[in-house]
Amino acid sequence: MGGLSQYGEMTTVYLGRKPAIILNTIELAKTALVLNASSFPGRPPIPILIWVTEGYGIVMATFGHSWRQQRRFALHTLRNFGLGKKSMEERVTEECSYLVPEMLKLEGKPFDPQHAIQNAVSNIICSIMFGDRFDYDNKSFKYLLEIVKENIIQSGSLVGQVFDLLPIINHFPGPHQKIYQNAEDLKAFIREAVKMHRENLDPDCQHSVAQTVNYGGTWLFTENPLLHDAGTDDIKSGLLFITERCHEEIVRVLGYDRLPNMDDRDKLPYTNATVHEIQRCANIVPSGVFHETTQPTKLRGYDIPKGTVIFTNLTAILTDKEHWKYPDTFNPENFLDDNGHFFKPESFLPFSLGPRVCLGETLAKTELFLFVTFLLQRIHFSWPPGVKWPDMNGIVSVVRSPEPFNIICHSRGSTE
Ligand code: HEM
Repeated sequence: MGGLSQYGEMTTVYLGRKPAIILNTIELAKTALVLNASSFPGRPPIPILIWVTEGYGIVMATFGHSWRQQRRFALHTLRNFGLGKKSMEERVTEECSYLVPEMLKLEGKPFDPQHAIQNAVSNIICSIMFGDRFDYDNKSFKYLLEIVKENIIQSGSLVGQVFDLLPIINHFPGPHQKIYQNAEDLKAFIREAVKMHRENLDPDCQHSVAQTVNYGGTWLFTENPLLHDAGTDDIKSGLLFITERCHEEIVRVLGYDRLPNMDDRDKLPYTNATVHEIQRCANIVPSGVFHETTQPTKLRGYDIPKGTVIFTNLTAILTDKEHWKYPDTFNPENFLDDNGHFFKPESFLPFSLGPRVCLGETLAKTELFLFVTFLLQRIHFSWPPGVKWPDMNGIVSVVRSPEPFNIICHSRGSTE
């Protein structure tokens, strides 16, 4: 996808017989998604997603009244339950206090940290939705995280593409039935969790969206696997590119015992730059989430008909040679000025732009900064000796996730 930018700032590709337009630069993405916002906020219908979600959800919802209502409700509810505020930070901080000992359970031995990290990240969204977290050894939650991951990978794979061409196969056996069954299992789990909260409602407690469901009678969080999905694989993928280059700065500013908080970002410019560089290189939504034009429009003088599919080429934007000091290597200096102060280049666009900008941006930023800082403060990470470096291209589907890999953790303390 990144290579398409060699054809200019705007490229046309054919999806079957249908043309789709790729936006390869930040300038063009802004022109389309912000300056021309009313023409570009649609989503093309994706048959496999419509089948498994029954049309509910936000991410792939057609632009219109239902999407607007759901998005407004979700933002409002997340904000009231702490998105971007202290209580959200407290939830993340609390989860870090479980994650660090979990990572150190197998101290000195190689292990794959992906389950622990996925569980930790998912727990934040669960604590907002249900008021509860799940232990890392909870078997049914582990199963749930596995099927969420499987569905994200499968629906962007050949299985999803064949289904999109021939939706009639929903009546026949095949690998697509597993995607459907996984989605049903996830919905059943969420319904059951909400039912339990209805039964055990504590009217004094204001800290769970599930309880809002009781008071407000809305169905959004009970029936919305996509919102649930969005909070898990995305951030987990970003986290797994952690290095330990910031430990020294963190300990110099905070010591080993003071818990990091979001206000520390200004005092930890190198760590903050590293967290942003992790996100730039992880590039977990490489082609953005596709848009569709909702009316005939013009872009750079070209006529674009209603119903044209639009890709924001985030890979090209996040590695644009005109905008990045070190486009092709992992280097936190991309986010540091000559005086070592943090700055954010305009082309840092992992969450996209415009009316469909990522709804979880603030939550994601809070989790990324706090998880990374906590772990690097307390744990020394190393690769098992003699083991091949994993393929950093990862597994590419709608989102990009890391290949399975092992690391070794050692506790760091004031005795170092
Ligand atoms: C590092 C983490 C994340 C990244 C890089 C990311 C990135 C993105 C991107 C690129 C889009 C597409 C925007 C567009 O259509 O132009 C998106 C949409 C979305 N994201 Fe995220 N996201 C992350 C985390 C989250 C989290 C934690 C949540 C949930 C709380 C979330 C919820 C959503 C939703 C609901 C949409 C669809 C918005 C709409 O269509 O109106 N995301 N995200």
